[in-house]
Amino acid sequence: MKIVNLGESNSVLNRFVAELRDVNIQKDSMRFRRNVERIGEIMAYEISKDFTYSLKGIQSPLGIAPMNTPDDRVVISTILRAGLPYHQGFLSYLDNAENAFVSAYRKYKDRLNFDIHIEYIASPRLTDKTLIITDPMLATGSSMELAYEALRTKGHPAHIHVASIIASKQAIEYIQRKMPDDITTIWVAAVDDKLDDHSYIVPGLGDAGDLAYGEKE
Ligand SMILES: O=P(O)(O)OC[C@H]1O[C@H](OP(=O)(O)OP(=O)(O)O)[C@H](O)[C@@H]1O
Ligand SMILES: O=c1cc[nH]c(=O)[nH]1
Ligand SMILES: [Mg+2]
Repeated sequence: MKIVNLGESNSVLNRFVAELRDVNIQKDSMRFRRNVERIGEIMAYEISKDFTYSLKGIQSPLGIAPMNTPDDRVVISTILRAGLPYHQGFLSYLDNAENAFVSAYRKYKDRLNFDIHIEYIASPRLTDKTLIITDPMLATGSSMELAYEALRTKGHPAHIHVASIIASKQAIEYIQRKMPDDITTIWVAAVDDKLDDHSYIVPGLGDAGDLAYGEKE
């Protein structure tokens, strides 16, 4: 499985990720959402380099311009809630993509243990399409795996891009075991070493959904 860590090379992307993590900046929820969105825009651009292109003749007012443009039929899929601004960033660049939404939340059995519940899915047919599953955080990897299982009921994509901002090492290993090796690529902006007792990424950034949209009851 191909894994691309865009944070390994220096770019302004790293400043956006640093601002998401920074306790003195992340509480500005509008800036937090916009930084997630901007990272989505950058990742959409990077992932688009892996699409299939063909030469077309584009009629301009003065002649025909030969242009290589992408042929992939893209579906951008997002896991609620924290995925929403990320999704919007992808959609800014992949503006004619179809869209899918899956809900996933942690239902706690006690203070430390939880199951992930998927209760909502809205998706077009996925067969032979390029599926991008976006979620800013990959902690245990379970939400991504279960979202993928739910999306699989909508057909078999030709290629799957798992796009995340911060992933734990554990989650990357988990996704490598659980998702089809030959057609999946994982894209991240940072990989962190650890999870805490509550399965939050350390150092991570905290709770992405709460930082973007406020705390839940
Ligand atoms: O890899 P995992 O261990 O499954 O954790 C990652 C999930 O946690 C976050 O969502 P959360 O459940 O906090 O929901 P929210 O976006 O509504 O806050 C995040 O957006 C992922 O979906
Ligand atoms: O570190 C984590 C883990 C789950 N959800 C988050 O938003 N952050
Ligand atoms: Mg959350």
